[in-house]
Amino acid sequence: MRLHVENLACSRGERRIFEGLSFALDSGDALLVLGRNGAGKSSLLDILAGRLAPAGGSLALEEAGGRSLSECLHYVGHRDALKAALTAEENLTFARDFLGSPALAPREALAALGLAHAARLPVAYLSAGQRRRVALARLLVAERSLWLLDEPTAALDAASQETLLRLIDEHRRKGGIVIATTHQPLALAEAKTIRIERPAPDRSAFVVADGEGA
Ligand SMILES: Nc1ncnc2c1ncn2[C@@H]1O[C@H](COP(=O)(O)OP(=O)(O)OP(=O)(O)O)[C@@H](O)[C@H]1O
Repeated sequence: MRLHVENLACSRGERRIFEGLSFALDSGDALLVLGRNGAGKSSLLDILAGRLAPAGGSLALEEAGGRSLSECLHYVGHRDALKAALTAEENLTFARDFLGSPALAPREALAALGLAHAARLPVAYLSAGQRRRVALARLLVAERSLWLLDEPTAALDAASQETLLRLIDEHRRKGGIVIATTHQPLALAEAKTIRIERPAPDRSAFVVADGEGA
């Protein structure tokens, strides 16, 4: 599988947020998207997830067995998008049924995130970090190759961050691709990085720098 992004541009309302953004990712790759508040990191994920139309450029998923980009991705936004009145397990059952391609059972996914004990609690009763872990457990209930993660470590304690890093490593080893926005250092092995930056006053173009490592 290969995700190819070419010369992508993003506008919000009348405002150009970024442009000229290009990268390519193959099976097993991870990309960290860096940039200050408001740079457009979440907007980039929104475009990749099909939630926002690009203002220019192209994105294509190749060698994906005929499946479209939207059929291949998991999106975990910085809002947890859980139903507060449902239990953790019910939220995951809903996600699995909605997404298709079932993988782990909801209880197994919760156990993988250290939340077996919370399966029958309404999500409204959970702490911020626990809700985050339920949202991340969605990654495990449906088999999807491209994980789009917006600030995935927000509200996670050190142990949960370790768990997430291990799950990401396992996903990549199986050929998955991960794109994560982050303000925190995220110790992903051999991750590529891009930084979305506003142009300096003496430059007319938006700058997108890329390189290796977090
Ligand atoms: N629905 C919207 N309508 C108009 N402008 C928006 C909308 N959503 C985001 N923006 C603007 O787009 C810009 C980029 O926002 P985005 O959320 O992508 O930034 P970010 O890099 O993810 O920021 P942060 O690090 O704070 O999460 C911001 O200036 C924001 O105000």
